[in-house]
Amino acid sequence: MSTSSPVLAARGLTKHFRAGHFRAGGRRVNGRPPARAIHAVDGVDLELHRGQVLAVVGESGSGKSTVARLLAQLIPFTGGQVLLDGVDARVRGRRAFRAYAQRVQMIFQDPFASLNPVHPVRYTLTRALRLHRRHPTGGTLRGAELEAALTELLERVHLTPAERYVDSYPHELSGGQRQRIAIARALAADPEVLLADEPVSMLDVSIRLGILNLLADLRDRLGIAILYITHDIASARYFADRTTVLYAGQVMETGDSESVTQEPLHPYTRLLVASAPDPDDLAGAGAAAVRDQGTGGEPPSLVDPPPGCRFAPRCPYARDLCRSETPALIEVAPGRSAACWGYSDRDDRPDVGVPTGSATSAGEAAA
Ligand SMILES: Nc1ncnc2c1ncn2[C@@H]1O[C@H](COP(=O)(O)OP(=O)(O)OP(=O)(O)O)[C@@H](O)[C@H]1O
Repeated sequence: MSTSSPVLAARGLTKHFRAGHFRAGGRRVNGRPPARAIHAVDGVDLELHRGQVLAVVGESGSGKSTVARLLAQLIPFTGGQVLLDGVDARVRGRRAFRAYAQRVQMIFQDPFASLNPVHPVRYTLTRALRLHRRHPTGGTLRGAELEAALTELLERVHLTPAERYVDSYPHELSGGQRQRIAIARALAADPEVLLADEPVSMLDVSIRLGILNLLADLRDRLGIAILYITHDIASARYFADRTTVLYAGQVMETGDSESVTQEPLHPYTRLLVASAPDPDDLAGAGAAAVRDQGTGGEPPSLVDPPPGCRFAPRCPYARDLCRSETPALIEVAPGRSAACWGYSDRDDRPDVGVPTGSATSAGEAAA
């Protein structure tokens, strides 16, 4: 658990997208189609600290990308706050956005789509440098200073010698090299935060590790705070200091990556860990129970989601309480929380089979 104050934080971050025009059954209200909302992200809290990676993991549709886009302020949020160094950082207008983007940069999943194929690397990086940096004498970055900055950027992402890459076009580069260019473009701003939305999922398995190691290097050498969005909990264990598990737009569990992946508290995290391909991602009896008792089924509809825990329909331990009231995040051990009634002191709590070796039992947790 980090004791420093976060560079970027979300408090109660909420995003409801407007959806179709009819209630189920097609009824109209007052002759006008009722507005329906997709509760893509609901009340999410998270913190990014300098020199640390936070992984946000979850299945497809759990709201991971929306969280990243909200933190990048590429889309407006419906509720909650984004805080930069503790200060409300909601941007209004282009200038404020540019100032924010100088400090908080995003890397996208698809390096093939995120680089313009008609421009060489030099053009892409020069544009980014000119947007964020000035020539020492003022004015636009140019000449020897520009060349030095281009070389330095390419070296930072380990594309050396720089002159081999600087005049290349995207189609001349591999997927991994393109993602390195996308990372270099983000670094042109000298950001304090990198929001990486599934940065390796479209890359060949053999080169994923290289990109994750590069990001780890930027975290360690430059002290950048990194948000790592992934559906692969095994890579979160390898790469992230802390991990937050998202399900149907809500945080289910958060803690240091080792504990979350090795001793998952929330039944949903146990399911994720149990279905991870890496045999090292063991999980104890809890995961086996989740797997054996079957948790088939789909995530709930995010349009007008029902009350209670959103995982309850798939949870083998769910009781009436889980289906009727939404559990808040409960601190189960220092720095470890789970949004599960099983860790509450309620008499009607479910018995979720607290994992062996877990820091506390349900009773202690609630004390
Ligand atoms: N612009 C939009 N308009 C309406 N609904 C949206 C929009 N963007 C996302 N959603 C919905 O919000 C929910 C969360 O989507 P999001 O892309 O954040 O999930 P995800 O966890 O990143 O999934 P994936 O891993 O498949 O990218 C989904 O139900 C999605 O359909």
